[in-house]
Amino acid sequence: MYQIKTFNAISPVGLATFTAEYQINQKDAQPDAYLIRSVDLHEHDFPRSLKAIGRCGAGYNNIPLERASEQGIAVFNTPGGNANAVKELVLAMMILANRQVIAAANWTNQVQPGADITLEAAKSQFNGQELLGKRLAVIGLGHVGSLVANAAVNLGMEVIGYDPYLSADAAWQLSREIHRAPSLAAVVDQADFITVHVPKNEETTGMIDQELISQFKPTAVLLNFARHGIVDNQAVIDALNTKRLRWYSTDFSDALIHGHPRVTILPHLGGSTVEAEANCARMAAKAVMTYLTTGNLINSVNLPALQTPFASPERITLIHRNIPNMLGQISSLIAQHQINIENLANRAKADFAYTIVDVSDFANPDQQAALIQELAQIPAVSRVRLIHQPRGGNK
Ligand SMILES: NC(=O)c1ccc[n+]([C@@H]2O[C@H](COP(=O)([O-])OP(=O)(O)OC[C@H]3O[C@@H](n4cnc5c(N)ncnc54)[C@H](O)[C@@H]3O)[C@@H](O)[C@H]2O)c1
Ligand SMILES: O=C(O)CC[C@@H](O)C(=O)O
Repeated sequence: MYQIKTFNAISPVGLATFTAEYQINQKDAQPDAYLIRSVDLHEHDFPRSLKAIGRCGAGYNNIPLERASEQGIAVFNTPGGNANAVKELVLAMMILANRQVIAAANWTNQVQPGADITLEAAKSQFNGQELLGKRLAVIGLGHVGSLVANAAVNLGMEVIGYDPYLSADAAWQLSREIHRAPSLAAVVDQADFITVHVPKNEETTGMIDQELISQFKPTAVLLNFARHGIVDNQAVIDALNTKRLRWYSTDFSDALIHGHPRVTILPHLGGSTVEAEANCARMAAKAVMTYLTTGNLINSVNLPALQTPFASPERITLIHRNIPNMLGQISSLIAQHQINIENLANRAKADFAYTIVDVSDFANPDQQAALIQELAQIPAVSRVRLIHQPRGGNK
């Protein structure tokens, strides 16, 4: 029985994905895996039993990836699982900003009951603009950015995108009508709306700063449904207060922007739909179950993608540093035990690597335990697992 520990409210549809071999609870001190949403794990001590973390969502800046790899924990996310939910909210926020919807509804609520609210003199203060023909800059054209960009093209907007790391798969998803900008300065130039959809990391923290905002049209609307800290909120407030920015819509609050009359703040709602939460929980549960039962890695963010069919009754998997002679050390220890390697697969991702060895001729459980212990003692190996071929065979 595998133990799965949850921290946040996880969609019941996703939890139902776990089969009878998995027990889900919030307290187990010896969990095999965590299933989480946005809980911050940077100050959290991982128990030695923990082998996997499934992040039900796209962003994983709440997880200390380097430390997880060092402790032999595979981390998974759910690429695209909530992208449509974010796209719909971003489109809604562009319309809300352009049509003064929130201000108008608030005004209607506070007039005398029965007053004629349709009088031109009163309602003209809420005159809006249309999206049709306006220019939208999309920074980051991955799962969310590409959906926002394509939907905006379909709404008749002129769309320009910036993504220096655009994957071939992501490029295939983009409408041909989307122009590609060579730089951040070029993408924001003359844009009526600027929306960011990049991961939060060292490079993107503060990427929308005072200098970039000074190049916006003063009538521009800025949207941040990616992460807090990608936009410099002090620069936003300065620009709003000096009429160099018209509106800021975001999913992330702080004391600087809280309560500003030209800022709309939502409580991190981008991925909060029934459908997105179910998609993400289902994807994370599947990735975790696959890893625990077969050792195959799908959608890992700290380890390489690696999937091989079971070639023998037993499989040894190792998470280790990406340094010379690891495979030599692993295979020579296996050979010393007179165990045959049926298949060996290895792949690296940055500083860490993952190795799958399918073996036959294991004499007995004592020999298995001895070999696993010796492999675990190789310096630079952070986790060794022995996995028996799942019932149902060669997966
Ligand atoms: N508000 C929410 O609830 C919510 C929901 C989903 C995602 N997000 C956030 O949005 C981010 C994007 O989500 P996604 O699913 O599209 O991720 P993704 O990984 O599919 O796409 C990110 C894109 O950003 C690009 N990129 C990276 N660095 C860049 C840079 N310096 N300049 C320009 N482009 C850059 C990448 O090449 C990639 O195409 C996530 O990392 C997460 O932080 C928030
Ligand atoms: O878990 C959530 O509700 C938000 C997830 C979202 O921020 C993401 O990065 O996918």
